[in-house]
Amino acid sequence: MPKTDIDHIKQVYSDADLLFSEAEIEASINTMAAEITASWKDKNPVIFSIMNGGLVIGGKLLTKLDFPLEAGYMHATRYRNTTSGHELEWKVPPMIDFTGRPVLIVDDILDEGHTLVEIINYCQAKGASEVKTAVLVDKLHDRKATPGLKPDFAALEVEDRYIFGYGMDYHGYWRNAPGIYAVKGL
Ligand SMILES: O=P(O)(O)OC[C@H]1O[C@H](OP(=O)(O)OP(=O)(O)O)[C@H](O)[C@@H]1O
Ligand SMILES: Nc1nc2[nH]cnc2c(=O)[nH]1
Repeated sequence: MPKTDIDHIKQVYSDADLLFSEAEIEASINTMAAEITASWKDKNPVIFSIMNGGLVIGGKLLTKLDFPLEAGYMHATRYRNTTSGHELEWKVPPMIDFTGRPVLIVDDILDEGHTLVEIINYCQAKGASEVKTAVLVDKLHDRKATPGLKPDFAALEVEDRYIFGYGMDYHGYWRNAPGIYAVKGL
């Protein structure tokens, strides 16, 4: 698809199926934030959002975590604004030293999980004392990077379709969509 085909981009949004409304998503983020707070409030963690998809959930989650933490980001991509994954490409490594500290990785989606597995391995190799994951959505299917792979915290579970909104893109667009939508036919 040419990047400038804005009519196609608009059509995908108007044809898409709404899976979760803004109100449903916000309630689920509140619940996940309470779960994270209950087990992480005394850990002095570093919390990294994974760009670009983790931009929205990272921001939404952070202000609900009312305890001492440091927040930063790293940028890695596997899909590169397409709808199928490739090998992970690192764009920006983490800038906060987390040696000996607990790390919470925040991302929009655990789909096959290759992205999060690689980031977990990276953080462990760089000396994090523990690494856990929190995602907005866990996609349900049996193609996980390792059988039974699950995030430590997930706000929502989603069916096996290509989704966008709340940070997740369709060809780079609609990360700003105020709901979680499934692309018609995908
Ligand atoms: O579980 P996986 O199958 O590895 O897929 C999940 C990853 O895919 C998306 O990132 P993407 O590579 O599309 O980059 P983006 O964050 O810039 O959208 C998403 O943000 C996750 O990081
Ligand atoms: N936007 C988006 N990114 C993904 N990365 C892995 N799976 C998905 C998905 O369903 N939607």
